[in-house]
Order: sequence, then structure tokens, then C-alpha cells
Amino acid sequence: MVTENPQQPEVNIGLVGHVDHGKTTLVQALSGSWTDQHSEEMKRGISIRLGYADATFRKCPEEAEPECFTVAESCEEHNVETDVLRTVSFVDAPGHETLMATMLSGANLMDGAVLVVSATEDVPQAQTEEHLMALDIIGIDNIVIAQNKVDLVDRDRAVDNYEQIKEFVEGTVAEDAPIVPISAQQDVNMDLLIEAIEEEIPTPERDETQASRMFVARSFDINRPGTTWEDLSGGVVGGSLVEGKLEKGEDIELRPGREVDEGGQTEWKPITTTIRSLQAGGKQLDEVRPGGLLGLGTGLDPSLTKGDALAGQVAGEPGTLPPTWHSFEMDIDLLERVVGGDEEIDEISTGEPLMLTVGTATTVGAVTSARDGECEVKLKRPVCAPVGAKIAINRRVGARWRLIGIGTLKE
Ligand SMILES: Nc1nc2c(ncn2[C@@H]2O[C@H](COP(=O)(O)OP(=O)(O)OP(=O)(O)O)[C@@H](O)[C@H]2O)c(=O)[nH]1
Repeated sequence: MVTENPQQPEVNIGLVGHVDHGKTTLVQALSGSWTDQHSEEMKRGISIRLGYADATFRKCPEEAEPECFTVAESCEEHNVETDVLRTVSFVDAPGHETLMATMLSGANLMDGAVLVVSATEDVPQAQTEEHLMALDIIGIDNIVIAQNKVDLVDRDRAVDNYEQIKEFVEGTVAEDAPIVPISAQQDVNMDLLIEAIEEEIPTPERDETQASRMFVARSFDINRPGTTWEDLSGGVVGGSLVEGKLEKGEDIELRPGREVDEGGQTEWKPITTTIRSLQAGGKQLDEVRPGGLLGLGTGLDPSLTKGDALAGQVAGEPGTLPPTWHSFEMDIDLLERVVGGDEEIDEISTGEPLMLTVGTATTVGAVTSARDGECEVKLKRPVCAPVGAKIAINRRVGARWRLIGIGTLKE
């Protein structure tokens, strides 16, 4: 059943887990309007590549036991229209190991997460573990575990797999997370999953008087094929608002901004622009609040925004944004061992390159000095972040970057 999204989504729920365990299939099952929305978003120029999809959770008004949760507009069993509970936005993180940086930057936008685990494989698979550690590091503790593909296994196998999940999450941030057996493909137990999400992942309290803060995840040029924003004459910036609200006509600042050459020296200067149009939940709006993917039509020269050039920046009320750092010191907490292996993690050493994710920004930094539990890094590209920001630290191991710990930005 295809459902219209009646409102802007109010909460961002991450879908994380190992490759092919069924994250995308699950989003499709829950957001009835996936296909429509997909093409709609393409038309408007905000591609699904970011992996956002909205779903409206509903409940049957009948006093039934158990209660019926659904995404359908009517309840077939009781033959009544359903009531809207809320619209949520799913942030679908890629499960492939090479896309860990995308997963980490996505994680900074999540208010809670569904960890998707396939019942057909032993637990944990590499990214089941790595993604759970990432949630822990970033501080996401509202978690629901979806034990997917139960249609492919017999009862004994499902029970064994369930026990493996239980054992795996023991002592982690997901220790008390409900585990819901589902089949995303066969539409089994979606009602139980919605119920668990409703219980575990509440909409966060938002303070609208706070200065606006948006993490930029994408940016593009209005001349991109398929873009049909009528009232647009400048570059488009896409991402998620995490604090405050934004209004059409308002000025915003973007940091670090752009690189300018001043007498042979390069410098980063904040950019200020006006919001000419706003899009959220597939609609043009005059005002937006946190939740889901936003598109801002701006007055910026499209050459500044094309090709995701502004991805990783922070946007918000002028004069209120955190500082821009070209180098910083951080306190470090290393993981006990490399994800998926038994090797211990060596201390960070001076001179080594690290890949750091701060907000939606990913940048490479060289360690300029390292002491016990702290280090100083010089960044290739500056980042805008407050003191105290959490930083995911990745080290090159063989051919790929692996998550090795968490940093906290110091003055
Ligand atoms: N039988 C069965 N197959 C499923 C189920 N859920 C997903 N699949 C299949 O599993 C395969 C992988 O599913 P995806 O949804 O693409 O997996 P994913 O986790 O999004 O993969 P990445 O985005 O690449 O990390 C597809 O062929 C799905 O049709 C399920 O509940 N039962």
C-alpha cells in the first residue's frame, strides 16, 4: 500500500549492518512510497544516493490485542482507517567495508538505529561489529536489532542465530536492545518492528530557540540534469538540520567555507548566503525543523556547490558556528582490538596518517605529536566543530581504513 507522507519527518533512524543483510529491502518494506519518492527526489535534484527514505508509522485505532502497527492507510483486519503516529526518516548506511567513512558521517545524523542482522549467517559478520562499535563511539544508544531473512532458515537455526546475537551484544551499547525476527522481503513482523522502534527510538526534544545547525552531506549545481526547482537560481545544499530551525529568506553561514588565495597564501573564508527555497520530505516549505533530508536552494554561485564540494561543512545562523580547525589536539580512546580480528591496536605514533570523521566531514590528518592518550593532528582540509566534538579515528591497515578509536576535540 502506497502511503503519502503527510509531514516532515521528525526523527532520523539509521539502518546499519553488514553488506547484503537487507537494509535497503527493509527501507523499501517500511516506506511504501519508496519508488515514487525516489523518482521524485531525482526530479528535484536530491538523489537517494544519500540513502534517505521517509516512512509514516501508523496504528490501528481499534483496541486490539496485540496492537496493530503498520505503514498502511487502513487496517485490513479491522477494516478501519489507521491513525498517523509519526513520520520518520531512514538513513540507509552502506554496509560495504570500503564505505565506512560514509557510514560514520551518516551516523552523526542518526537519532537512533536499527541494526540489521541476517539470520542466514553467523554473528557477528565484520560490519555488524564495526557498525555497532561506530554507534557506540558516536553515542547512539537507542537501538533496535532486526533479525532479518528468517524466511530462509528453520526454527532451530533461527533460535541459534538469536542466541548468537544475544551473546554478541552482551556488554555493548545494544545489550538491552530488543531483537525482532523479521523478513523484510516477505513483509513478516513489520508491525512488531515498528512497535519496537516506537518504543526504543523516541523523537528527541528539540529546542527551537537554539541557533540553527545543519550538517551538509551533499551539494550540487542547479544545472545538474533532472533538477526542476522552479524558483532556483543558485547552488543547492543538502543535509540534515540537527538543531534550531530554518526559514526561507533567512541568511546562513557555511564553515569552513571556501579556500581563497591571498597573496600566495591559501585561507578558508566562511560563506554567507540567503535561503531562497527549502525542501523537506519531498515538499517545498517555508520553514523546516530537524528530521530527514533537507534541500536548501541558495544564492550561491553554482560553481561553489557542484560535485558535493560543500559536503562535510556546517551551516547555520551567521556568527554562531563553531570554530574552523586546521589542526587540533584530541584525547584518544583506542578500541581494544581491531574489528573482526584479535590483533591489539598499536598506539598512535607521530607522523602516521589518520582518517578522521567529524560531523559529516571526513578528512585526512597527519599526526604531528603523540603522547599517552592524546595526539595533535594537522589536517589536509580544515573542519568546523566545537570543542568536545567526537571524532571517529581510522587507520590504514592493509588496503583499507579501519576504525581504531574515538577522539574528543580539545582546545
Ligand atoms: N529471502 C529473503 N531475502 C531477503 C530479505 N531481505 C533482503 N533479502 C535479499 O537480500 C539481498 C540483499 O538485500 P539488500 O537490502 O540489498 O541488502 P543491504 O543490507 O541493503 O546491502 P548494502 O546496502 O549493500 O549494504 C537482496 O537480494 C534481497 O532481496 C528477507 O527478509 N528474506
